[in-house]
Amino acid sequence: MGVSVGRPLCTAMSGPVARACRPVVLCGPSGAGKSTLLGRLQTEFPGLFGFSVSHTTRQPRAGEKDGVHYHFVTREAMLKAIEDGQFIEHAEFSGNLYGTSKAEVERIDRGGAICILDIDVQGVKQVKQSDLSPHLVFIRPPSMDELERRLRNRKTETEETLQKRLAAAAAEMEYGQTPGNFHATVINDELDHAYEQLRRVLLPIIEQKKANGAAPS
Ligand SMILES: Nc1ncnc2c1ncn2[C@@H]1O[C@H](COP(=O)(O)OP(=O)(O)OP(=O)(O)O)[C@@H](O)[C@H]1O
Repeated sequence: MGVSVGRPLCTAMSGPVARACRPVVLCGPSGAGKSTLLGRLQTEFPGLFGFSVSHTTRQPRAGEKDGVHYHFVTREAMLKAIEDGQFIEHAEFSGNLYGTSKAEVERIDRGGAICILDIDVQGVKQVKQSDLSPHLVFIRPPSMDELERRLRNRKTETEETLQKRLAAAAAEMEYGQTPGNFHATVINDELDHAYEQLRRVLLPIIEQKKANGAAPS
């Protein structure tokens, strides 16, 4: 399925301030730099973007806080919520479930921010089937060797989880580089340069949001 074009970037909702902007999806292999780039966006535009906090059944890493980095839930609770239709997308990765709840996206919309989703290719395929109509950005590492080097340097993975991430990355790179699957691609080579590319891609959405009267703090 190709990407949709031509939909307004933001549309008015009820109330004087609330505006629903098309969510932005950042997708790319593990270690591509999605969190790093997101952090920069949030530093430059405080309050303008609302980061959609995913649910996951994986264990928290050191320093990760429930409700901030993820909503950490049991597999049983997550499967039940998926069955009840509470998720826009969900995926299984490395033996753990991940997903974006409808409530999370609605929460961000209500707060007046542009919703950003950090999801994998399985999730992208699902949001394309939903009525979310997000702006899809693929974050690509400069090479598989560099991806591996960054993941190793991050020191968050065991050899086993690292290998799983690298194995998944090959298929994700192929999907990400297939013409028509994303609206834009950012190659995360040098960080400042990559951020500049991302900024340029998002600028029309940022400008529109500001013109419509977003509610950043
Ligand atoms: N342009 C860059 N140059 C060098 N290192 C980078 C660059 N971008 C990100 N990194 C580093 O690479 C590692 C992976 O980045 P990050 O955690 O942002 O990836 P991610 O796509 O969010 O991964 P995951 O999907 O596993 O959460 C981090 O240690 C980060 O500091």
